[in-house]
Amino acid sequence: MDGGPAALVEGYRPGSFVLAAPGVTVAAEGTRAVVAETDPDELAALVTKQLVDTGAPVAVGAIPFSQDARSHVVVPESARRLGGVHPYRPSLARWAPSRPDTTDVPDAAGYRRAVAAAVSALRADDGLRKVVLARSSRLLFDEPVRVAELLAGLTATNPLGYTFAAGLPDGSTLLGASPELLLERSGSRVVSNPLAGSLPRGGEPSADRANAAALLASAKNQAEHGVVVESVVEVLRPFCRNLAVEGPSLVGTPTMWHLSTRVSGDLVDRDVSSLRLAAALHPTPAVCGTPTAAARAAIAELEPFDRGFYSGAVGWCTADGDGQWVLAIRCAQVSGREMRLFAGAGIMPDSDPEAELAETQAKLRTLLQAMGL
Ligand SMILES: C=C(O[C@H]1C=CC=C(C(=O)O)[C@@H]1O)C(=O)O
Repeated sequence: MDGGPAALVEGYRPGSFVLAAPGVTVAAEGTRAVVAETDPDELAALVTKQLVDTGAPVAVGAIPFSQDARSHVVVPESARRLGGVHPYRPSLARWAPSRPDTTDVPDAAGYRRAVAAAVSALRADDGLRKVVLARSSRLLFDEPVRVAELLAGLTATNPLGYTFAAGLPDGSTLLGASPELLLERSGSRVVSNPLAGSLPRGGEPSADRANAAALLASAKNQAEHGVVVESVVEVLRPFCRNLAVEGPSLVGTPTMWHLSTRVSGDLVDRDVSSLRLAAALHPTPAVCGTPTAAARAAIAELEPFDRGFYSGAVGWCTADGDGQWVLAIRCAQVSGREMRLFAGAGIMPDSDPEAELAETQAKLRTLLQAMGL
């Protein structure tokens, strides 16, 4: 292992932070200050103040899904920013644990029921247009999870993804390989890359191509995608002097096909930080639904667990406001021998509970495959 970006991934220690994106890898250790806030504007303002006061180059951390839960954004003691990690050949052996005890919350039948209830609410025409319903899977291993090895495996198998690990306030680690860029700011340039509308990859090349074509042709998935793009454009427009919307096109992860649109523009005011923009966008309908308040209420009613930092955002921000924030999806929360995996799917009025269950199962495979399970 050299001292390059691969070393930042493979040298990960629980409690610290790393985000390895296609073009840049940021890692940070130690804690000078923590900003634990619920209000999005306060959060961004406090983080900028902390960065200016301490002279630290970057703040790193995570925003939870719930608007009532506090952020965990850390001004670290030390940080490094290097180029992209790919092409990446891990020098750590893959962690290949023996099969864990698994408990799904909700179980398959419970998830189908929740989707059916969401479909009824969406068809009732009381304003709800889309809701994202998630499920979680608790794995208990017979040894502590080897976080650095798992991270290396995730990075190797997701060359186009954003691999991350972030220490959380309770001592656990949130780690994953997100395909979705919430917001990146570099100078006055901002980019968001909403994904929504998905089908699992097919095993055989012909089945795989058929799934890709079916996704592009699917009115349900195009509508599900359109709702997200609409919301991202609406939030970014007041901040930008121009906005370009390119898509939808297809992107593939090792387990999923997604519809993808790139939204980019130039800021009117360069004092608006990447964290302020990310917090304004959060939660997009890719993780919550639309309208936001009604979707949050449906999630609270239909999901039998607390999302915590899953479906929030993970990223970093510099004192001058540049930074990168990705959706905390295709991820798990790890503590000792326990891992809680999460996956959600966008539910529309014409959703089929069985297909949404299969979609969440394919999304869970991002982590399961990295462990050889
Ligand atoms: C909520 C998740 O994915 C979102 C991101 C991309 C595609 C999605 C979909 O097609 O449903 C979801 O909106 C997740 O992976 O847990």
